[in-house]
Amino acid sequence: MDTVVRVSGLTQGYGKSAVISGLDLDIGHGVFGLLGPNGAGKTTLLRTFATITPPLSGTIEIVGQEVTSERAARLVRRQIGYLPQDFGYHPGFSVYEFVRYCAWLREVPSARVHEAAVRVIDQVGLSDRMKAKMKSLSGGMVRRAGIAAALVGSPRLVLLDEPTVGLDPAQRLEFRKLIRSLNNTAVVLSTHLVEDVAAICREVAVMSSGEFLFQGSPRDLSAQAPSGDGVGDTPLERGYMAVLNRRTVGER
Ligand SMILES: Nc1ncnc2c1ncn2[C@@H]1O[C@H](COP(=O)(O)OP(=O)(O)OP(=O)(O)O)[C@@H](O)[C@H]1O
Repeated sequence: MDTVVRVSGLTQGYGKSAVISGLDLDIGHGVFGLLGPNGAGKTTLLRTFATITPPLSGTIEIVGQEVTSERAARLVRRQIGYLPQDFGYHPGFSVYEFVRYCAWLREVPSARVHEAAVRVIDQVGLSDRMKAKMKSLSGGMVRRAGIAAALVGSPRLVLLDEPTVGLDPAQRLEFRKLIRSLNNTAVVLSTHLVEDVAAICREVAVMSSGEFLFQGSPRDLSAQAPSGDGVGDTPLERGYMAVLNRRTVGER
């Protein structure tokens, strides 16, 4: 496997309280899904991968570079596209200016910026709104502009925190197609939507209270619900709920 993210003994949290303790994980090309209830630690982990919050302890390597300092973090950030759950933008920017600005932040070479911005705006279906102000867009369109900003310049690692929230069904299908089309890229996707995982993830982890309760293929997760019974409407939902419930029962 071509490892894009490697964490060893990662402990992360806020102040002195740890949310994630001693996590070891390798992520390669393809889509890695993070499923888990509210407060499981998905955003905390994505922010750590994005090199925004240095680990409390342990090591993190992105595209072969260990992130040991702010200088090292700045270098690897060129290879990272990050779409936070709530992302900020200047409301007066057009879609094009917003995506271009994000490309500039990521130090995409200036000769490539225009072409790269136009391409990703087209890929998220916003070509006809390229000159529209961000403040004039619907919620789903803002989210699509955010996805474009995360993908501009073809980063090796793409981190998407609940990217399909607010997208209509047709746009969700388009999103999946776009993510599937990325080559030589590791995508880490945090979501509550089990269908997105079933459709696009090569591997999935179920997180709860900062711990990985399961890691494997979507098919293996479906197999966690014995003989198709249990809570949930699809095999994957039943597998996911079985993993979470096992934990809850174990805690009693
Ligand atoms: N800035 C912060 N300061 C202190 N605690 C925080 C902070 N951000 C998150 N936490 C705590 O860390 C834990 C993990 O939160 P996190 O946002 O990573 O979960 P999540 O899985 O992304 O949840 P959601 O699905 O609701 O987005 C929670 O207990 C949360 O209360």
